[in-house]
Amino acid sequence: MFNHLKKLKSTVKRKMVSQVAQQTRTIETDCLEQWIEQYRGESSRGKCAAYIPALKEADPTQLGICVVGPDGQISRAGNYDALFTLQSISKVISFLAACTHHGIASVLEQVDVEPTGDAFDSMVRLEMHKPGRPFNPMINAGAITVSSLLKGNSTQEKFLSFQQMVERMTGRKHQINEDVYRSEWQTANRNRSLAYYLAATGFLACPVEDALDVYIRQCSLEVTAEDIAKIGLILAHDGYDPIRKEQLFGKELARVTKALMVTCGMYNASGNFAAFVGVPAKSGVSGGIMAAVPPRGRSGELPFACGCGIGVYGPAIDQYGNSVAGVALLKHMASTWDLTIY
Ligand SMILES: NC(=O)CC[C@H](N)C(=O)O
Repeated sequence: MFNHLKKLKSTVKRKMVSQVAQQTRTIETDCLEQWIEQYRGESSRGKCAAYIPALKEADPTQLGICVVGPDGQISRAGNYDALFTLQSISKVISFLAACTHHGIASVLEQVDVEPTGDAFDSMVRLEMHKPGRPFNPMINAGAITVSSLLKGNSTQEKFLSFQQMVERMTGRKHQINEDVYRSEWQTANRNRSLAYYLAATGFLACPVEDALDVYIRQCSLEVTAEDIAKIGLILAHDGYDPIRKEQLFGKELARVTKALMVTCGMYNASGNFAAFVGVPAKSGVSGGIMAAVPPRGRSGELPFACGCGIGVYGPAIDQYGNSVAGVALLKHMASTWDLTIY
C-alpha cells in the first residue's frame, strides 16, 4: 500500500514537472516566433553574399532560430529547418579537430589567437608581420592553415576528419552542397592567393590546392539551425555533450575556442556583438550564426538558465559578412533573456 502510494506520488510529480517544462517551452517558443516576425524585415538592410555566386540564390527574407538546452529542451521558430552551408562556422570545427589531433600548443605555433579588426578575407596583415603566422583561425588565412593541419595525408582524409568532428557533435550525417562547393572553387581567387602566400611563408602543412579544397569543402557542408545550436551547446558546456552525456573534447580547448569566438567570431564586428549580445558566437557568409551561452548562475527563473546553444539562419548579410536580421534578433533575445557573459 505504502509503495503504491509512493509510486502514485512520483508519477503525479513527474507529470507536473513535465507540464511545467511543456509550458516553459511554449512560452519560449512563442517569444521566438514573435521576435522572428519582428526582425524578419531587417533583412532588407542586407544582401545575400554574391562573391560566391551560388549563395546569391538564397531567399533573403528567410529567418529561423533554434535554441537547445542541456536537458534536451528545444525551441524552434521561423525557417528553423532551412538547410544552409556552414561557411565560416566551419572554422570553429576545423580548429577543434586540428587541436584534438595535434594539441593546442602545436596548432598555435602555426596560427595566432589575436583579433585583426580587418575583413575576414583580408591579406593586408600577412605581409606586415613577416614571417608571422596568420592572426587567428577565424579569418580565412588562419582557417586555411588549420585545414592544412587536419589529420590525414590526402584531401579526402583531412575532410573526413573534419566531417567526423561535425557529425560527432550534431549526431547525424551531413552532405556537401555540390553547387556551393563548385561555385566557390571556381571563384576562390582571393583565398587561392592567401593559400599561396601561406605556402611561401611556411604556414601550410600540405600542397596549396589540397588545403584550399579541404577548406572549401568544409565551408560547403550543409546544416540546419538545430545542428549548429547543438554544437553551440557543447561549447557552452566546455566540450561536454549534456544530452548524450559524453565529453567530446577537452575543457581547455573549449575555452580557447570560445575566447576566439568572442574576440574574432563576428570578424570586425566582434566588438559590437560582444557589447550588445555578449556571448561567444561564430558567423558565416551564408547567413548562419552559432552561439554558445554558458549556464547563468544569476537566476533559475531565466529561460535556459543552465546554458544553451543557439543556431540562427538569415541569409541577408551586412558589410562584415554577418546576418543582419540574425544579429538584430540575437541582440533582442540577449537583452530580454539576459544572455551576456559579461
Ligand atoms: N565569412 C565566411 O563565411 C567566409 C567563408 C567563405 N567560404 C570564404 O572563404 O570566403
